[in-house]
Amino acid sequence: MCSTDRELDLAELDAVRVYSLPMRTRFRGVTTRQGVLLSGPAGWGEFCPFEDYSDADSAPWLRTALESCFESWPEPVRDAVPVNCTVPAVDPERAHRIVADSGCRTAKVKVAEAGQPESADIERLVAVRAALGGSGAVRVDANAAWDTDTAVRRIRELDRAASGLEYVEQPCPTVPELATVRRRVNVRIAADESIRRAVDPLRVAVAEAADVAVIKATPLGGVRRALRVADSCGLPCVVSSAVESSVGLAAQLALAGALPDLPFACGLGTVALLDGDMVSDSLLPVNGWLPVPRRAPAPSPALVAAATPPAETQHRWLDRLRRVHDVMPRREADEPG
Ligand SMILES: O=C(O)CCC(=O)c1ccccc1C(=O)O
Ligand SMILES: [Mg+2]
Repeated sequence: MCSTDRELDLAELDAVRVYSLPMRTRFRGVTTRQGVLLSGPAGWGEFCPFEDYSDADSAPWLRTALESCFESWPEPVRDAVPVNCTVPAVDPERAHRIVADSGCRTAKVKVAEAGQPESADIERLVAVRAALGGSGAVRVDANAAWDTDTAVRRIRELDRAASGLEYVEQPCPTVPELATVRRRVNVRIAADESIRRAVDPLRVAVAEAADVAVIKATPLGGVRRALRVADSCGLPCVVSSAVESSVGLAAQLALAGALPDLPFACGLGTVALLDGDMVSDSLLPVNGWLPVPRRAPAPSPALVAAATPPAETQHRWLDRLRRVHDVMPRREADEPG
């Protein structure tokens, strides 16, 4: 039986450090990334559910951190993974610079940002294609913003603007909507939110709603659990980050390293979205590749000290950690899905 399957006392942890890092650009409405770094006998882990996640939603995030602290990760089958650069809903000049500076051959572009005109997405995609050249791949992420008719129309327009899209991530909220859009366009559909928060990720493949599954170790409860989701969903998988520091990102890279097949670049170039990091040797892509680590890198005490938030924020996170631990199902058999 593995450690996270038995009653786990937070007192077994060697260190608990709350951090707060600014983001370079607002992303998913987030301007500051916060979380807790935990240290256990097997190494460091990171607990960093977004602010708006409930305690129950956050339980798998804690399980991921505890897997990193108390267990080893599965054997990798590769020692490096190709990654995309992530382009937030920024202006075309900024988008061009992010892609050109990244060294990545794949760009993922956020589209359908609330409050922006449709032309902003077109201009961003034209700039990204110009920065990438003809041989790179461009994918977009609509984060469930569209209804099916809007999705079909926008996907065709964006596919033209980008001179070809590799795939569109989560164009609509629901699985049946994804299936409808998928039948009507010639661009691959990737499911993200439909897998991340779904009780039954299998449903996506069964409904023929997607060509690609975006999987994230952090919200799925760890590397081993995410591997099982990947195996059971029966779709090609892309591993994508939850915008962790390099400590938490290591688990995502362990997942990408252990997947039997990895046909697309992964969304793991996201330390670049943070203004700072918790380790001195950041997991930033070099020429579009990231290494597969065997354990999470240890945080630098100086960087931890510099990123420590005011006492009130620390207490809020320590309370959250304790509450989430209290609602975390003790055994897998107790969990839904
Ligand atoms: O996939 C990437 O390139 C970066 C990760 C990313 O976009 C993301 C990060 C945190 C939360 C949601 C998402 C998302 O894919 O929607
Ligand atoms: Mg997404």
